Amino acid sequence: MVERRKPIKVDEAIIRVMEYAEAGSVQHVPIEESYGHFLGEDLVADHPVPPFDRSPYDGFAIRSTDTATAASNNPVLVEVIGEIGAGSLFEQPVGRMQAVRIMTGAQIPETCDAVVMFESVKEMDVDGKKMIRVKRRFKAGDNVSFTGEDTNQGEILAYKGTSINPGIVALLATFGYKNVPVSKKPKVGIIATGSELLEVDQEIQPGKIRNSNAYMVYAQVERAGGEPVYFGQFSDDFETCFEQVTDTLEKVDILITTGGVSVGDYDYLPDIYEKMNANVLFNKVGMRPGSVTTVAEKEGKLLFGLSGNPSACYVGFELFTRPIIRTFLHASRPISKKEIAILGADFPKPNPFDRFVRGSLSYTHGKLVATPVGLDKSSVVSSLGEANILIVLPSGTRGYKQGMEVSVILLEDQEGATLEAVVDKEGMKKGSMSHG
Ligand SMILES: Nc1nc2c(c(=O)[nH]1)N[C@H]1C(S)=C(S)[C@@H](COP(=O)(O)OP(=O)(O)OC[C@H]3O[C@@H](n4cnc5c(N)ncnc54)[C@H](O)[C@@H]3O)O[C@H]1N2
Ligand code: MOO
Ligand SMILES: [Mg+2]
Repeated sequence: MVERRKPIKVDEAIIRVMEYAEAGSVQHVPIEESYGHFLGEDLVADHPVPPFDRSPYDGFAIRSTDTATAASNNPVLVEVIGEIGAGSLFEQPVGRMQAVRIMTGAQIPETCDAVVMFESVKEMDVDGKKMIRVKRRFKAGDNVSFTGEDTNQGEILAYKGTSINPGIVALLATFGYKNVPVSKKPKVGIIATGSELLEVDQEIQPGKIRNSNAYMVYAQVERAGGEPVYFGQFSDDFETCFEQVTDTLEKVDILITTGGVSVGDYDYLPDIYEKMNANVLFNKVGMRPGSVTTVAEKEGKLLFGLSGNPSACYVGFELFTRPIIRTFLHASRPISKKEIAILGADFPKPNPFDRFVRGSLSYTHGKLVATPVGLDKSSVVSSLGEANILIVLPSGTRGYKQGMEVSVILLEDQEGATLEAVVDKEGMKKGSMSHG
């Protein structure tokens, strides 16, 4: 008799997995290698930026009071007593009716309080002295870039767990991080199972297909911020797969297998979890694709039994594995962000299960439009290249019409969401749960 599995709701499955989510340790990498990592500590400004009042223009640093009577019909003459470029200081006192030639980025001399641009003055030589003619009044602070106007000392500029982008690299450099504290990337082991699988460089043979899932998942792990480690593909043989899974689990933080989780004669993952004495969190989720996604836990480590069907494997990873990787990386918003979009095409299939339709998000007249891509079958691989969202179509309808509002999961987003924002814990307790 075939085993009958009881499906649980997707949100319930996410909650069960997230109960085992743990943040990893922190390590240091040279700043040049920090892009693509995640901050291991809050990035706090330990000094104001800019650290001194500076000139935003090439011009003359003046004392604004000297221009109190200046007007186009009453220009004032100010003597230029020296000059400084960025990086130099002008340390002599600047007295009444005196100015200093100053370049962009140079510190404003102590008694000056405004800058007049080259273009706004006439330079002249009067009795061998360099003078400028100023034809309008300046107020204290005019054309001054003030200490701390960019950021004040003590401000948190990016939180722990933030993905390091080029802008964050600029901040890290500003605050002197030659070595950057980053979240250690979880080692995510990948094993593909299936006697039908060819290596990627093998010719097509009768009854066989190339193993695409392992490489797809490898890239998904990288996109999520983890460190993928591929342990190879194995035929559907219980002993081989059992040994591989148990050996590999020792070497990684998280283990992903693809294939062999359903109820077929050669689907050995359920028996492997049993023999390992692993705690199976669920083995059936009320969703399409990916209903067979199975997650088990052994001594705190999670084993993701993703489906063999490529689209199901893809969706299972994004819903359940990605948040675990993000939590390991210290993200405070580890779940993929959801947005509301307009459905770009009819989706006429009735929905007994919640569907996660691969789609592409575009902007049309200021609105987000979510259009399904390719064939909506769990076994297809061809739709995945174009997908940058999963369109969430809750169960219990006779289909969806173009123009309806739907919620979409953003696959390329870095902002993320908290578990609380995405799943309805209260609603689930009452037994009525919704998506979106
Ligand atoms: N009697 C039932 N049969 C099936 C059920 C069910 O509930 N009752 N569930 C179906 C669903 S839904 C799915 S999804 C699949 C899941 O199958 P498995 O996870 O056990 O995966 P396999 O049997 O190993 O393979 C399924 C399919 O995927 C292809 N595959 C496997 N590995 C790869 C890979 N690395 N790269 C590309 N393609 C791969 C494989 O050739 C099969 O075509 O079970 C249904 N059956
Ligand atoms: O898990 Mo299967 O993908 O629902 O089709
Ligand atoms: Mg199977």
